[in-house]
Amino acid sequence: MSKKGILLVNLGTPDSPQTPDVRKYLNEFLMDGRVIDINPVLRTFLVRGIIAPFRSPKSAKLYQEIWSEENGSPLLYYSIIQQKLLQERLGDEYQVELAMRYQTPSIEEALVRLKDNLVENIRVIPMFPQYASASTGSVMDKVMGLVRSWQTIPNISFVNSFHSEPSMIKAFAENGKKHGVENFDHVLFSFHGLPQRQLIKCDHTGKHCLKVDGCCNTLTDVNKFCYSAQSHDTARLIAEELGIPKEKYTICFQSRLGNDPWVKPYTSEIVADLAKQGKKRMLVFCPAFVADCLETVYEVSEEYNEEFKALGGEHIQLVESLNDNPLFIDTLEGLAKGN
Ligand SMILES: C=CC1=C(C)c2cc3[nH]c(cc4nc(cc5[nH]c(cc1n2)c(C)c5CCC(=O)O)C(CCC(=O)O)=C4C)c(C)c3C=C
Ligand SMILES: [Fe+2]
Ligand SMILES: [Fe+2]
Repeated sequence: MSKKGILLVNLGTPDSPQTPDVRKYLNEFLMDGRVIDINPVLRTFLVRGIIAPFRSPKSAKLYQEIWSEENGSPLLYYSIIQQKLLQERLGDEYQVELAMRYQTPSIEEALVRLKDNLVENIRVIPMFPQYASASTGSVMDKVMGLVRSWQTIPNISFVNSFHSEPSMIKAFAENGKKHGVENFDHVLFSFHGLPQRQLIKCDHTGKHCLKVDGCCNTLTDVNKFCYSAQSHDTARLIAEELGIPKEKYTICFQSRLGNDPWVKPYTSEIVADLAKQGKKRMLVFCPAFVADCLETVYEVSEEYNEEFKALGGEHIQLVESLNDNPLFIDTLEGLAKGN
């Protein structure tokens, strides 16, 4: 009997932490019209002429900080573990493939492996809990672009988002509990940032996101596809699971690039404000990521920690990502089976 195909797709990482590979990665990533969603001529000028050449050597140094000699990039390392654990969980009835949206392992090769094995259907799981056009949308776009040239297009389905999956919420909460939430003055839920215009473009009513006060603080039918609203919902659910009162946590957005306004509040500003308020110890969840990566291991654990300490804080503790947490493999199993 033919197998069912599962394709896990995460964002991608450079092939090595050396400047030429980081430049190649940034060029592919940032030339994606869903990531830098501006006029293509301007995007080419900005990315190829300014961002990639100037950022690559700096980013390469950061990647060298998090790169393990044995395991390479944490993002790829944990993604491979997740693939193996899911394959074990699902058994022989399924073929689980892993790909990265940018660089390697490629989506194209993973799809060909599924095609060569004559899988019955393909379920694509973009590994981003909250939907954004720049992440989930881009994976969907790429997969559809590749299969459109096939003579036989299989039954193919996509997971759009899983921001409120109970087992994933429990997995984040379990990881947080290991640090003892009561040992911290404040908790941050720091999500990857997004240019504000991308939120506005995803607002099908054209009247809600960033137009109504507190537009995205609560998830409703009107904003159910909004990245910010889904992020708020994930944070609320983790906080409820851990019994963290509203006044003890803040939702914020990190990793801003460029000068355009991004979704607010910015994590860097919140970290500075809390330090000035006299908070000493902070626990930080990063629930936009299902595997540790540059944005968690370096940006939060190193960069924000240093900034916090320079302003009088004592310590920022990162809650490790879902990585190999069995509860998260439960989540993936449910998504794979379409529960
Ligand atoms: C316009 C720029 C960017 C948008 C929009 C964006 C959205 C976005 N990204 C992720 C997940 C990850 N991003 C990572 C790194 C990263 N992101 C950007 C820019 C945008 N991201 C850059 C330039 C980088 C590279 C790092 C750097 O040079 O500072 C990563 C980490 C990859 C790794 O190898 O560890 C992840 C994961 C999401 C989910 C998202 C939309 C919501
Ligand atoms: Fe990013
Ligand atoms: Fe919104």
